[in-house]
Amino acid sequence: MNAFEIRGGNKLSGSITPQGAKNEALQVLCAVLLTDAPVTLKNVPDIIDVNTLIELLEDMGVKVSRPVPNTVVLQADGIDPDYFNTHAFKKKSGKLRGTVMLAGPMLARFKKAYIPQPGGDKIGRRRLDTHILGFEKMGVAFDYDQENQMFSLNGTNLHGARILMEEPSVTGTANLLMAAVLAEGMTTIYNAACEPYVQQLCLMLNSMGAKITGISSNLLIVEGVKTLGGCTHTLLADMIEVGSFIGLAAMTQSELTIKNVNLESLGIIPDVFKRLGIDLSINGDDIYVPAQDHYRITKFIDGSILTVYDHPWPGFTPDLISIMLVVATQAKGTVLIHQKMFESRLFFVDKLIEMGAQIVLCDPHRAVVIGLDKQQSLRGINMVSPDIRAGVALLIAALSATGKSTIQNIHQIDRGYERIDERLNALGADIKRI
Ligand SMILES: CC(=O)N[C@H]1[C@@H](OP(=O)(O)OP(=O)(O)OC[C@H]2O[C@@H](n3ccc(=O)[nH]c3=O)[C@H](O)[C@@H]2O)O[C@H](CO)[C@@H](O)[C@@H]1O
Ligand SMILES: C=C(OP(=O)(O)O)C(=O)O
Repeated sequence: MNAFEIRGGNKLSGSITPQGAKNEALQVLCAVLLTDAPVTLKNVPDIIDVNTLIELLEDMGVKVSRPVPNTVVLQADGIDPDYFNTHAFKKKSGKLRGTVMLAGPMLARFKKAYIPQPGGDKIGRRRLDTHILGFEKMGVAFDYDQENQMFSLNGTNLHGARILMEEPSVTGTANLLMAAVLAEGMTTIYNAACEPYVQQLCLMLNSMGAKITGISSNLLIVEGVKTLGGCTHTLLADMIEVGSFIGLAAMTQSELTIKNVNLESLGIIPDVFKRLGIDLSINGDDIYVPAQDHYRITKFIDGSILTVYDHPWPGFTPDLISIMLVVATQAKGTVLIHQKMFESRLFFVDKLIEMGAQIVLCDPHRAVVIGLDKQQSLRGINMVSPDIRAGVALLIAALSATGKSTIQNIHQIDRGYERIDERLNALGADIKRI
């Protein structure tokens, strides 16, 4: 059952609540290694990447229980640090990106760590230099085994340090923070990523007894403490799901209410959808998207063609660029979509072109989309999901298209979206898992 069969053209309606955030879950799950006390995480999404990380934590000795759906209690009081140097660890950790963030807490608590080649989306080069160079500043010695693509890290001399990251890497910031909270002395992390999920990690660590200031800025100041205790932490709504649902409503001319979106943490996401002409309104913590027959892409104030591009927070997240691109295919007007961070994330547009979309792929980073203005529907085809967000973009395209589409390799979608077929079918979609 690794494919979706979709009959497109249905208008959807109703309310949908976003799952807890995938990328926050991966950070806060790694943070449980920082204490031997129980940590309760609420609103944890039931998705492949998160479940694989939880399994991996269990494999290394963390006690795990799930008292109610989407709540996980974890206690890292019996860790086997040598498990990290095993083939089993290497194999499982290679299944997702988030495992890279086990290194920071391992260094902090056990003074050694291993980072095998992490998995996750194959969307371009995803180097780890920001992580490793930051650890090095904190006194960590490292060795890179080219043949096995494995970093071995020795944190015997771990200490606080002044770190200026060469780019605001999200997982890099999380990793350095988690090493710093238990390192002796002060650590400053400048040019830190400051997106809501990093802020959430900081708040969680502080509730465990850490001393972090500068939260939500790009200068984090950490005063190391000796030990951390347990806590209860609730994850934010997944902002990428929120954006995916806005895009889905626009493409399928559906009226949808997206509930409990944590509006404050969405940054400019709603405004960027409005730039594409999508009418949405805010009602408390819900976003209401009316059924729209047409939406018109705005221009820049000087009349030039709109560009939608990604940028580290508080800029627009790269994880919604594929969704913006698909939504633009049925808008009125033209937009340049510029995926700056990742060089292999736009190739899925071939499939959209095959479905009838008007797109010129200028180079691996840029595509010009000339919207069809709903004059002509996309047509259903067979396709393969190359990565998590392109997969959902193709799913949205298929739901708007006439006829039947098949999407293979939906494992990619299930990595990050909880029961997406069931949840969308409840709104009127026709998606079968085959
Ligand atoms: C598990 C997890 O949380 N994954 C997210 C995390 O990945 P991850 O933490 O791996 O991504 P990074 O923030 O390290 O960087 C992503 C890519 O962008 C490049 N880069 C980054 C910053 C910058 O100013 N300029 C630049 O070009 C990097 O070289 C890298 O190729 O953050 C990415 C960027 O928001 C998201 O797409 C991923 O979904
Ligand atoms: C790129 C993503 O995930 P990962 O970093 O886990 O591959 C994503 O969530 O869009």
